[in-house]
Amino acid sequence: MASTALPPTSLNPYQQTHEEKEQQYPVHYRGVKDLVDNGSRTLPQIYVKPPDERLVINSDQQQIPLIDLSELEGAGRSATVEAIGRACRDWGFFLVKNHGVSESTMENEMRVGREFFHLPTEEKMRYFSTDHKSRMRYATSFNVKEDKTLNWRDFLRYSCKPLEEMVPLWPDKPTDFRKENAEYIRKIGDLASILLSAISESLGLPSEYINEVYGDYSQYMAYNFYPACPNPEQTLGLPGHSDPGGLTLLMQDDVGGLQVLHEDHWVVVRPVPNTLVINLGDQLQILSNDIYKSVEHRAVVNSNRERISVATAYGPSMSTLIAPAPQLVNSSSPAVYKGCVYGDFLDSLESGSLHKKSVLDCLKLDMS
Ligand SMILES: O=C(O)CCC(=O)C(=O)O
Ligand SMILES: [Fe+2]
Repeated sequence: MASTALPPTSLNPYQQTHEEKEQQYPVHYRGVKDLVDNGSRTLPQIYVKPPDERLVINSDQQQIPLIDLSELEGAGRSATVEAIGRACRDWGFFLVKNHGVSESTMENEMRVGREFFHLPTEEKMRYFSTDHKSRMRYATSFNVKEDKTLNWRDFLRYSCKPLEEMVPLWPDKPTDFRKENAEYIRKIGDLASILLSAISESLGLPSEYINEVYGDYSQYMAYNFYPACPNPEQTLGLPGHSDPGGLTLLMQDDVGGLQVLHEDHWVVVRPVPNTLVINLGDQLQILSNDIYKSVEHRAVVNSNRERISVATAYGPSMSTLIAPAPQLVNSSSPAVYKGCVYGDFLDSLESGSLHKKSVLDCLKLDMS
C-alpha cells in the first residue's frame, strides 16, 4: 500500500525511515554538531542574534549562593531552609553540594549524553521531531520551525514518566544510556522532592504543600549540547529565558557558559565539581505569589570547547491547576496571578518561541 503523505508534525517520528526524514527537513534541522562536522568554519547568518539579545553586561564580582545540603535532614534543617529561602528570594538560583546524587551517577549521566551527541547524525535523526509535545525527541535550537534566528544548541528531551513506559522509547545507543538515565532520574527526582519540601517550609507553608499540589508530578530531562562555535560572540546557545516548570536541577560540565540575570547584570554560574544548579521555574513564581521569581538565564558558547548540560524539569502534573497558595494571599498581598492548568501554560508557551515571561504576563491579575 502506498504511504500517505502527511505533514511532518503529524507523523509518528518512530515510524519514519531516516531517508524519509532527510527528504522532509531542511539541512539545518540536523543540528549544529552536524554543521560543524561538515566543515562549517563560519557562523551562518541564521544563527546571528540581534545585538540587544547578546548584550554583554557581565558581573564578575558576584556569585550565586552555594548551599550545603548535608544538614538538611538533621539538626541544621532550619538554618539550611533559611539559606534556601534567602537564595530563592534574592536570586531564584543556587548551587547545592552534598545533595545525595553520587559522583559516579553524575559522571555516568554526563558520559552517556556526550556519547549520544557524538553518534553519527543519522543515528540521532532517528529521534528527530519538530513536535514539541513529543515525549522523546532529538532536535536543535528551541523550536526550529518557528525560531527567527537559531540557537547554537542541539538537544535531546524526554519524559521520565511513567518510567517503565518511557525507558523503551529512549535512545538505545550508547548501550548503557537507558540504564544510566533510569538511575540518575530516580536520584534527581528524590532530590527535587526534598528541595520542594524545604522550599515549602521556607515560604511558611506545610512541608509537603508543594509536593502535594504537584500531585502525580511531571519529570522531563533535557541534554543540551553546545559544540565549539566559530563566532561565539554573535550567537547564543540559549537566549535569555525563564524555565516554565516547577524546579530545574541542572548538571553542567566544567566548561561554563550559564549566566543568570541578577540586578541587570549577567552573572556567570561558574562550574563547581559535584554541585548541581537549582533554579525556580514559572510555576513556583505563581504558587509563591511572586515572593520567589523564576529568573532569566541564558547559555553562551565559546570557540574552544564543546559544552554539555543536563537539565531535569520537575513540575506539576499536566492537569494540575497552579495558582498562588491561599496562605500567601491576603489583603496586603493580593493574588498576583490567576490560576492556570500547567499543560495549558506549556501549550501557550511552546506554540510560540522562547518568549520572555509572556505567558506569565498574560496570567497577571489587574492590580489597579
Ligand atoms: O545549558 C545551560 O547551562 C542552561 C540550560 C537551560 O537553561 C535549560 O535547559 O533550560
Ligand atoms: Fe533554562
